[in-house]
Amino acid sequence: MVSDTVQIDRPVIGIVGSQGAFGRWLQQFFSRRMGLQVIGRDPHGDTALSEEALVEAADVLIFSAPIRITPELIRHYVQVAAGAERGKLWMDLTSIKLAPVEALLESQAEVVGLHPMCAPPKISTLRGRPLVVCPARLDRWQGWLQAFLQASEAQCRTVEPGQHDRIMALVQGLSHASHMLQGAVLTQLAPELGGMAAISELGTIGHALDLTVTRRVLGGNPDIYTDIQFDNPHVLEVLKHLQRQLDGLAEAVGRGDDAARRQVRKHWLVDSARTFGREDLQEGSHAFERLGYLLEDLAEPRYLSVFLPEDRPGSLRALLSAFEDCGVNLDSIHSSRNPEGELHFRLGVSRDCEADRLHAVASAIEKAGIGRVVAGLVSDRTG
Ligand SMILES: NC(=O)c1ccc[n+]([C@@H]2O[C@H](COP(=O)([O-])OP(=O)(O)OC[C@H]3O[C@@H](n4cnc5c(N)ncnc54)[C@H](O)[C@@H]3O)[C@@H](O)[C@H]2O)c1
Ligand SMILES: O=C(O)C(=O)C[C@]1(C(=O)O)C=C[C@@H](O)C=C1
Repeated sequence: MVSDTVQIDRPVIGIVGSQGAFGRWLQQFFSRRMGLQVIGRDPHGDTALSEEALVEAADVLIFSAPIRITPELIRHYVQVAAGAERGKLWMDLTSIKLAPVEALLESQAEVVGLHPMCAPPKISTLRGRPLVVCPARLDRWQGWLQAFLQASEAQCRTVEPGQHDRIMALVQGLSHASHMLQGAVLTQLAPELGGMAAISELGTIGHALDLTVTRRVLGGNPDIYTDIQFDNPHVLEVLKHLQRQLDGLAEAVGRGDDAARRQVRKHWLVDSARTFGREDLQEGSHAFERLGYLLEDLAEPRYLSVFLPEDRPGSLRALLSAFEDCGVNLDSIHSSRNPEGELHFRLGVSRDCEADRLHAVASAIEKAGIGRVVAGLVSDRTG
């Protein structure tokens, strides 16, 4: 018998792990975007509600806790709830899906597993990001779930939990491991060559892109990257493949003869290229070049980054007029976000534009109330 107190139209949202990165993002999302009451619990900083009180009060309970403890934590909450979860919706955000979803199914709640394919974004929705959805036991909550997924603005992809984990071993396990290994090799070899700065000065686009991912991984939450390697049961097999390929390549290069060169060319280039096909390779190559131009634009030292407070037609034209009025020629224009997630336009100007002139444009923009100059003038790289 489902309790009459369960609210499906305007549910109270409960977050287990409310003080974590995604827990905090979810609080904002549900309260600001969906106008719902959000409660939570976290041993680090949110213990006002007991586990029992949280389970009792939440119509939708979301587990957003460290990967390695999540299946056991869910089972613990099943014990705590002792049937009070019947008729409610329980879900999780874990980067691994089979074990948490199996644990959720031990409850009597309706169950859906989720996995956003990004860190909590700086914007208020998951706009455009893939979101894996594993519907496991859904009935009365189906409609609300659809409304929530729509409000998230994510690109939802329905996948079986086991299939998710196998794919993630390649999407995450392989990519994270490759970049962790690159980080370790650079740590060992870069110092004798003058350090990372000396190396990156001579960098290719490929090096810059790899280094961007490596720094993201190394600068992120080490628990997430460790847990994905250890707790996704398919990652070890992928690591063994990676090791075999690397050993084979090193062995061939070590042999160094013409036969070894032919082998490397055939096995690691020509044969693998067939996996992608000509069109896909061309598209990848084009994407690489576009990213190269983007990196080049972003590294140019003379630019203004401007936040336009008025989101209305014509505000960009007014901004461009300020450059025209001051006789400053533009080299590039990009809409981008600063590290805090604020949207701005970044306008690169030619290197021969004197600093005084750029200052004049900046003052004109601010004086006319067109926008707020958030970076530029000095050659910081935050824009
Ligand atoms: N951050 C990401 O990039 C990302 C992306 C997609 C999915 N996820 C998933 O989201 C979940 C949370 O990740 P995060 O980045 O917010 O991690 P986090 O480490 O920032 O947050 C986890 C929170 O759980 C809390 N916690 C620990 N033990 C708990 C317990 N017994 N009861 C309640 N809370 C407890 C911690 O104190 C912490 O505040 C993970 O399952 C992760 O796989 C994270
Ligand atoms: O830093 C990012 O934006 C990420 O994409 C984080 C990342 C990842 O690197 O795979 C980390 C764990 C999550 O499961 C999903 C995404």
